[in-house]
Amino acid sequence: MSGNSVIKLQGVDVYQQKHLVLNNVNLHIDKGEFVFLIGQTGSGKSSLLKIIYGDLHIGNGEGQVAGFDLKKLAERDIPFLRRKLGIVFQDFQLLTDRTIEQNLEFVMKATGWKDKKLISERIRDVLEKVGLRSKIKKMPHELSGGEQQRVVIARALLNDPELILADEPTGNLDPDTSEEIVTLLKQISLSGTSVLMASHDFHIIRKFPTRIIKCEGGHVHEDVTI
Ligand SMILES: Nc1ncnc2c1ncn2[C@@H]1O[C@H](COP(=O)(O)OP(=O)(O)OP(=O)(O)O)[C@@H](O)[C@H]1O
Repeated sequence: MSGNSVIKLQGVDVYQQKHLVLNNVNLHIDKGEFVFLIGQTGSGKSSLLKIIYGDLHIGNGEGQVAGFDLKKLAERDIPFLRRKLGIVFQDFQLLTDRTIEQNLEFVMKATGWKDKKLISERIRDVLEKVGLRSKIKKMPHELSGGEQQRVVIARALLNDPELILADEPTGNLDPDTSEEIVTLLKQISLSGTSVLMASHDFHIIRKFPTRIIKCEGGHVHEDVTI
């Protein structure tokens, strides 16, 4: 993979079951890039993200993500690929029966962290990054929707990912909170982590001018304007 690419897909066909959703996909995303992914409902955005995080296998074509060759990706490699990725989806998926700290600790232990001191430091570090250090002992229900989404972003940052995949991360949020979340993702990209964010929210997309890719008619179009 060329030194600066985090995602490189060449001639990839994306199938859901036997249905060809996207045909001959070519996509490059560089280190530190912030990119929007748009397209109508059913156009294939989630399927494309699934290819990138190893939830769907590539048919034809070649693909590399964070140094992993998607063609050679075996079941046992997937957890290692996922550790290079931060995944931020619309439904916040925090565990409701434990504090923010315990939510983050749970993920760290599941991804192989053992040293208590390092775990504690890393949790404080990522919460600081998303501006929620003071909420560490709170339960998820004591946080607003925007704050919960920030915790999900903090959780995605725990393993210092090369790429954040965000599927409609502002879908449940009001316009001001949505802007705050995208501002945060933009800042994260400036520190070197690429961000690919699927969105239907044209207000947000116009507010943050950046590269836009679009799923349409079974194809992925790079560099579209809206
Ligand atoms: N598990 C599945 N099995 C079969 N077909 C599927 C499956 N998931 C999605 N599809 C089909 O693949 C196509 C693309 O769906 P996908 O979810 O990728 O679209 P999308 O652009 O993410 O839509 P949305 O904006 O509504 O989330 C649709 O025609 C959908 O019906």
